[in-house]
Amino acid sequence: MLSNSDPVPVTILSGSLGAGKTTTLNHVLSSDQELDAAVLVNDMGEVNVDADLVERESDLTQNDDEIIEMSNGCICCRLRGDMLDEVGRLADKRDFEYLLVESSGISEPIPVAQTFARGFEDAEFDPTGVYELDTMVSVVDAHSFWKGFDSGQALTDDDIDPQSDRVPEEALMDQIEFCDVLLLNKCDLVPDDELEEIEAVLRALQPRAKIVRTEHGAVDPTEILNTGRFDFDRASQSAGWKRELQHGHHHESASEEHGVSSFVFESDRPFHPERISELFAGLPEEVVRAKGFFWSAGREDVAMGLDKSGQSVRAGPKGTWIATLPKAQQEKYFAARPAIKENWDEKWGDRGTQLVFIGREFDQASLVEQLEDSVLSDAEMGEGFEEYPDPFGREEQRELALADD
Ligand SMILES: Nc1nc2c(ncn2[C@@H]2O[C@H](COP(=O)(O)OP(=O)(O)OP(=O)(O)O)[C@@H](O)[C@H]2O)c(=O)[nH]1
Repeated sequence: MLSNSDPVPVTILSGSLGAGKTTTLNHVLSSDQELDAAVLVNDMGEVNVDADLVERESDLTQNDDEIIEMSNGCICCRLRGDMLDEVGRLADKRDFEYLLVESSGISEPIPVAQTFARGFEDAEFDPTGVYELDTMVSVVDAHSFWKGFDSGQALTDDDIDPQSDRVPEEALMDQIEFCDVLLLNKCDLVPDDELEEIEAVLRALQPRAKIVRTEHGAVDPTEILNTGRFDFDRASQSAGWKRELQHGHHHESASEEHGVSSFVFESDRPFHPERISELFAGLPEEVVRAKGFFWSAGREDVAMGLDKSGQSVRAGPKGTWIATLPKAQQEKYFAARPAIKENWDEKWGDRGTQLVFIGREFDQASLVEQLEDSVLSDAEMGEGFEEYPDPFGREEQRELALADD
């Protein structure tokens, strides 16, 4: 038990798009151990799908835990000051023992760490003494590990031009080199001998970090909370830390960073189940990540989730429509997130679609058109769509397409 005057230990979760950060966060928050954690979830898009996922899956709202959403930018660049001001407000209440920060899949860990360790000039709140950077965690996707280094980019610090735009491979390197705990996730998808190879590479890149193999983010919370592993002096000596201090961080917009762009597709009508499952299964390779909720006509009982990360595309039952909950519970959600009530449909409640697509040089207009074509037409809305066949199944998300590498 931490006393009230001790600084709050901060754990920062990084990891490439779709590596399993949200899954890990959800696992930790729903663990049996009594954890008084506040959470800050950063999503690069204009809506915070990750915060939604955390809430819907771990019942955070109902437990009155603190959750801060930061969207439409990276906490490693544009939102640095805002992030500090938010955690400053949180600190005034001081009714939690740990702060867990999930950075967006394109955030770079070093500027986030510096913000907590040294403060930030544009912020009113000074974190020193109140918060203490405790553990930098990187979630690494074992299944897409080799693909992460695909572009043949330079992999050593010396070869990186600090003035140039940084590419995802470099962000991945920072995530690996600059961390205290490496969670090698998605181990269920990779044979043991390959895991050994990946671990050998990780150990060579980052001998100091503790490597923990995980499946579906199932990590013992004590491995990542209040570990005392972050070493400020050592971190300050690292090449990445110095480079960041010397050259600053000048990203204009998170969604344009690293040649990555994204858009959100929203609709308050359901998709035609067959049209949309076909579209999802055939999403182009340039779409490196897709996630969120959708409404599949005929499945008014459950929110469907879409998850594309790397070559894997999964879709199926994922969460709860607030419209299906008892009234009293609904009110709690409305109180926590007024936007839900504002967008409430008289007949369908919160049922609808909110999907984020993130890609590198992909044809957004064409994908939007295909998504629109997959939504029920006026005529179809008038029919009894409850009778549509359901390609997504009853149980849980399943693989629509998992290509061999
Ligand atoms: N097979 C398998 N799938 C996993 C595992 N961990 C996570 N996933 C799936 O991978 C997808 C991405 O997981 P998330 O936790 O959303 O990844 P993330 O790192 O938060 O993604 P971003 O916030 O978009 O960067 C989801 O479909 C998860 O269910 C795992 O260990 N094994």
